[in-house]
Amino acid sequence: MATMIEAETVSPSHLGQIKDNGVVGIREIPQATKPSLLVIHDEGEECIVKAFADVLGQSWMPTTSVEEACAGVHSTIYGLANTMVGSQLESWGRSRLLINTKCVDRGHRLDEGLTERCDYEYLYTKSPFFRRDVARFLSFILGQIGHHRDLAERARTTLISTTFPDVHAALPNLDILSVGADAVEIRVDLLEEPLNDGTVSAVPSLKYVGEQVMLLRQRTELPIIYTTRCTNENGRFPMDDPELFYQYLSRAIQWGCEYIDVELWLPEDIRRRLAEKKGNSKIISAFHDFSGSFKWTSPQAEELFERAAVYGDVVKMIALVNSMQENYELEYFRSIIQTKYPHPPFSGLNMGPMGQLSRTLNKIFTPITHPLLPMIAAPGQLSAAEINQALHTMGQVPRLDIYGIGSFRSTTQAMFFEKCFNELSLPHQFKFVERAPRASVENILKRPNFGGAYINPPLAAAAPYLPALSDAARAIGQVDTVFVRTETGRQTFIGDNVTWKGIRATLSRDFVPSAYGGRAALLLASAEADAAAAIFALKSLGIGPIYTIGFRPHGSMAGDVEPVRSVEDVKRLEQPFVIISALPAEKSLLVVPLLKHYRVDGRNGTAKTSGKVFVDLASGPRKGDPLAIATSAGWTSYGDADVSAWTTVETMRQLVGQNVPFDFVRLASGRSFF
Ligand SMILES: O=C1C[C@@](O)(C(=O)O)C[C@@H](O)[C@@H]1O
Repeated sequence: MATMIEAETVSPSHLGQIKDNGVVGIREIPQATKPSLLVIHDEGEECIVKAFADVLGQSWMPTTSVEEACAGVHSTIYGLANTMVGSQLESWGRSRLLINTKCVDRGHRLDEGLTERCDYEYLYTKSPFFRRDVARFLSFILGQIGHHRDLAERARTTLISTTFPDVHAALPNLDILSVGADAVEIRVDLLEEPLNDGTVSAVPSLKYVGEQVMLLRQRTELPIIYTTRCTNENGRFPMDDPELFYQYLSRAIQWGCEYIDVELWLPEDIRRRLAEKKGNSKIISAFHDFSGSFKWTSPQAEELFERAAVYGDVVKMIALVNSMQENYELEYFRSIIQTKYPHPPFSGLNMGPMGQLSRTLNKIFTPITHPLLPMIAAPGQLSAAEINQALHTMGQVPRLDIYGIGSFRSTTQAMFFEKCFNELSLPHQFKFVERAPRASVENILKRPNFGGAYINPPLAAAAPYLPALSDAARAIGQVDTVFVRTETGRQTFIGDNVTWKGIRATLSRDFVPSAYGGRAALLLASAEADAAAAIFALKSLGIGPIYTIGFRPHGSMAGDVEPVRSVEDVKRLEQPFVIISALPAEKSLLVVPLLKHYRVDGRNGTAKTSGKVFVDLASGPRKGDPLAIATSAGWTSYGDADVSAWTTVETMRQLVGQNVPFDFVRLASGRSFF
């Protein structure tokens, strides 16, 4: 079977994997095949089926019969109005993934029976419509993006526990709230659905919860943790009917929530049924003890872990404590558990002021709060800034100099890094260094507080002073980021390339990865070096032929591309699904004739094969605006500002291990950094 290559991020746990030649191994994942979907929609709402098909890069057809859809072409997306469903779903082969869709703009009515017979449910608004939310939902439920795998590789992860009674209140500040968070928790039990009599419901209805989850997901790229915390564990969900938990949690799976929090007190049968149904969602198996008498040293603690591990992809154990000693006991427990059970990851915390030390030492999904939240979700909770400060004081986060090494000074960029360091109370300093022609990078690496650098323009990957390279840096032949790992007291500099990740993230913002599978791409550049990261990004998406214009490929990727040499060649090309221009700004208008030739609605375009995505990597002043021209010719277009913002997100993760949301970067920068 064909495979897409997936370049791994190098993290501490990967150091052991660095091969003799200093290259980190690549993992291969199966090539995503075109999914087969049947989409149920409201009467007159075929547009959502079309949007799904477009995001998937597949064709679609309306139908009135489930049987017709099942007999139809596997990769055609079928749309069926909910008024036509009748009894058709009572016995059918389930040969397609069945998704119920609902527009909530003017209020909606629930058809519980229909939702339950579907695999997934997608709630949306048309004004505004969030195409990127469709892409995220589909990529996730189809298993084409893997937050959990990415998070499992990080040295530390956090979740922001939102405590709003109504998600609307969170939206204006969501970007700033989530700086430093790797996931966002929606406390469903704390939602307050207003009732007609002026009171709020004891348990918010599924209709209300669905809209709240939709709202949150529309505005954050972070994975969502969906929590129904019970009354015994500092929450508000009543415990008299465990089936209520099943109903709410299984619906969260259907809505495509990345994580569901399943409490360990729930009957085994419910936990098992949720595990069987979870699809790509992950289960956080959670246990809280508020008695104040829980003992980490007791045999019961390990038994609880073992029980939680049966269905948990993460085990979370939290106890209210009264003494410092209990933090030491927890750390002992943590080290035993981690040695004995490599899987699932363990998140262990102590609550209350005495437990705060454990909130700084825990490494998996540490819950954080933020001063802008209405209340803390649990006693003793700390913000990301407080945790970083404490870690610094304890010598766990030393003060480092993070460098921007380049041929021009960018004050915007320096300000952005400093802003993030301040927001997160990181002790680091950002330093910009002009790149001298000879050996300057090597000298910077030797400076005493060197903590990592991004380098623009990038270095040749062959630089002898970089003993280890990520597979991406080696394949692309360029290092744009150097990060430092310290293992058993020894420092290693690792040369990486993150630009390709910025390009890939841009390409997968409005389309699922499989939309690119087997399709043609056209890449323009004046030099091979300018195109290399884009080629790697396209290959990682399993793209078909990559046609190139403007340079002669010689390097390691020469075998992956097909140079176009003449106008005759252009005429013979397969219609490109994506065009990327890596031409310098002054030449960027050269792409315009191609954008027009392959325009979506022009004589070359048909609904099935038309070009879709245009990325212009040029930065700086230019004549004309290829992006505007592309957009008016029907292309989904992205500029350097988008790619740079995604690249900055990756750079921050790589250099300081912190997650900063894309929208925050875009907002803070306003323009390109790199
Ligand atoms: O389980 C947890 C941890 C928590 O209880 C805390 O102690 O920070 C906060 C809750 O929102 C979350 O679901």
